[in-house]
Amino acid sequence: MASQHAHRVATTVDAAATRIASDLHSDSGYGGSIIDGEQPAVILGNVNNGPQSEESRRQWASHVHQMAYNQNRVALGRSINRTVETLKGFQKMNSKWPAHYPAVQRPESTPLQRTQSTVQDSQGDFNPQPLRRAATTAEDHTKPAVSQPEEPRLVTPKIAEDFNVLKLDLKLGSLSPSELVHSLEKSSVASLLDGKISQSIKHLLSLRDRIEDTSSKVLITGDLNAGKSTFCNALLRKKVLPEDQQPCTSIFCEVLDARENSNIEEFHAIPLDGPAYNRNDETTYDAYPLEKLEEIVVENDRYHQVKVYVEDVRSIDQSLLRNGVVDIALIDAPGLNMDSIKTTAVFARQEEIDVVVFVVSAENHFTLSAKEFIWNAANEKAYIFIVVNRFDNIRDKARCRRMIMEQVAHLSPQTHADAHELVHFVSSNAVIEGTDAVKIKEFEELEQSLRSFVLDKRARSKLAPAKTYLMNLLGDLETLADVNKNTISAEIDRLKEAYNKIAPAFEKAVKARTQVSDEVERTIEETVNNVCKFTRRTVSEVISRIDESPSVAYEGILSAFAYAEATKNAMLSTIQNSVTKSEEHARKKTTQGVSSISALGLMHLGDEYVEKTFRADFMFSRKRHQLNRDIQINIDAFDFFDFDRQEKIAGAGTALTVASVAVPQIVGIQSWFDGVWKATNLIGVRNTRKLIIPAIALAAAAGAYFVISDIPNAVPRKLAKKIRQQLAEIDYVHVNADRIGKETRKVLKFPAEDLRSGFQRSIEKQGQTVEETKKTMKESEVAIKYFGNLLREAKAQRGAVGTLDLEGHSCSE
Ligand SMILES: Nc1nc2c(ncn2[C@@H]2O[C@H](COP(=O)(O)OP(=O)(O)OP(=O)(O)O)[C@@H](O)[C@H]2O)c(=O)[nH]1
Repeated sequence: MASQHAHRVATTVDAAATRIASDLHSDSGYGGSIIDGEQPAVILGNVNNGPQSEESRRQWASHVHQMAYNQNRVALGRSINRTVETLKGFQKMNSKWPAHYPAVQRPESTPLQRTQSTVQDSQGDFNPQPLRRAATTAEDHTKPAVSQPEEPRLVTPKIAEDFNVLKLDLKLGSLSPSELVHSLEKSSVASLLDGKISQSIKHLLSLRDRIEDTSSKVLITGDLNAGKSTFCNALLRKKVLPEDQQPCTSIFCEVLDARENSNIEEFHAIPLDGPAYNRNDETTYDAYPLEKLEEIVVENDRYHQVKVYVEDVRSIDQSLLRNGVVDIALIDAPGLNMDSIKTTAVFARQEEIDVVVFVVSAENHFTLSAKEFIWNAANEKAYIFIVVNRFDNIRDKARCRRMIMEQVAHLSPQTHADAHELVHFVSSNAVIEGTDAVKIKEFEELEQSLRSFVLDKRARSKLAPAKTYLMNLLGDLETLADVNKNTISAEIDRLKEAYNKIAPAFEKAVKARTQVSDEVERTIEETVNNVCKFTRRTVSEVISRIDESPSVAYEGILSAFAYAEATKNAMLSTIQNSVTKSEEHARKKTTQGVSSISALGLMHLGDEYVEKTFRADFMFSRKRHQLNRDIQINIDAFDFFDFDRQEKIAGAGTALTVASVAVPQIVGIQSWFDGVWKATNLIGVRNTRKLIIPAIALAAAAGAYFVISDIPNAVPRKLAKKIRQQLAEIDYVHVNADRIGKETRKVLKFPAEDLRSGFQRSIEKQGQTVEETKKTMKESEVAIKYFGNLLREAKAQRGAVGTLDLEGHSCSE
């Protein structure tokens, strides 16, 4: 694979040359950060010369490879930055407008019912139900169906299954995720989605950190005394690590650029069982000068690892340690034996180890330990880089190559397939001396291959996960945006349709309220007027005719007083009855009034009007009207004689007049004779005796008879007069008319108030619905615009990331 890659790189060299050359003008070093707008560039030496020899061609290819890696890294970093921004925007939107989440549609599903439900009342007016934004899921089975158009199948099971990164992890009881999405409130789904987006942002940032991190670790392991330390030193072009003919490396030695240690060359020895190494915390290590390295590395029982900081003597385009595209830390491991093999295997498995370089001695070939290690490592890291060292000591080099390649084929077929790049025969000890040009060339080829290999591994271990994740995430965003766009579009149509119904209905209701209120007022006024009028007329008429048809039988002079008493009571009772009749009339009229108000309520408010039970018999029940209590009619002697009328009718003479004047109080016939006698005394006895006595006697007798016989007529008349007078004094007719009218008005006010508040509620509700619909429409317009943009953005980003060829060039830059 690496050789294919190298070949591809080589063939694209010429095409890339022009681009590289232009990049060179803009930067002086490899790599750089991936902040938007920054261009990656490489230093390639004498570009104008072009790739002449095989060596310069390889070098050229290596540079192109690095540049391609860097461009992909930058492009991915930009995409990550943009996607993070997009996700943050989506999160913000989701908090204001809970997004629809695609769920698996069930076959028996009813179409989505989301917004408006209207109920037509008896008048054909619409009583809109409160408008609400629908469930977050793109389908909703729980809501009642209203005559809505068939909902387009926005989300198919396929889409829901395709959901990848933003798939909500819903596990609750026996409910399937899709069922659970249905059972959740839209806000709950929105907050789940919000959490998912946050997780994605976090993951993207960690991916960005990973691809931005230029440090790479190469573990150099192999058999005892194979020349690992010498190989390391050769890579550094500097004798840093101790070399010896006998096994000398007892602990892991990590070689890093001194710039990472404030440019100080020294080594940090990490104690056994000590805390984790932290360069900035001196308590986690012991610092020594480089001269002491051999002493510590060869034999020690205090430390398990050393970090060696060295100054790189090579230029930036040659250096392995501080290249910029990948800064490689070399880790020289102790030689493999039965004791160290496990430790080294564990070390090699660490995530930060990008590449394992296995050094084998050309003289000894692969030992058992080596085979075991390579076998395992090849399985885990897929490829390992094999350095066959001490090749200078081999006489029959071709045979040695053949034998070793056979072993490699057996141990790691993948490595063998790419042997041209991954298996190198070198003599490390000759590199620092720098005398043998052939050996140096061989080693430089190894170095370029190693760098390419590290880049390949990094593209696979760092860039590829970022690309895959971005592709999945952007794909999910595309789906979500598309689903939401379609859902909102359908929703806007429904909202418009609903608004066109409820807005006129609302206007109508507002007008109807005024009309109905006037009508109710008129009903009340008419009823009250009618009741008052009726009362006045009825009671007045009864009072004025109270003496016309006496109902009490007169049983003679001896029971005249009882007759008067009974007549009085009968009269009062008749009047009382006229009032009761008026009340009864008022009840009837009030019942009619209540009914017509209720009818108005039912007509305009329908079910919303709550009709209360009206009990007419409760009217006038509290203060029962008692006329006897209101007026005091005392019967006296005058009540029996109606002199005015008797005079007129009988033309009674002086004696009678005198008698009536002179006798202030005549009680019964006995007293009347006394009066006559007294009158006689006044006129004079002599004259009386002569002239008047017979006349008086006659007149008195006639008058007495007349008066006595007139008692049955006089009593009703006198009592009626008295009663009328008293009733007039207390304004009886008006008071009663007023009382009955007031009670009628009071009772009618209840249904009127119910109707008024019913109207108020209904109008408020309708007004609220209209406002909410308008608001939701506005929000929907904003949302549809947002999701349209999101869809475009996600598509564009996905397209850009999709064109990134991590095996070769970045096409997007
Ligand atoms: N002829 C020859 N000798 C070499 C070569 N590389 C290393 N040596 C010698 O081999 C011996 C062992 O080298 P080291 O680098 O210490 O070997 P090592 O694998 O690090 O040893 P341990 O870590 O102790 O297992 C030294 O004497 C080196 O000089 C080489 O390419 N050719």
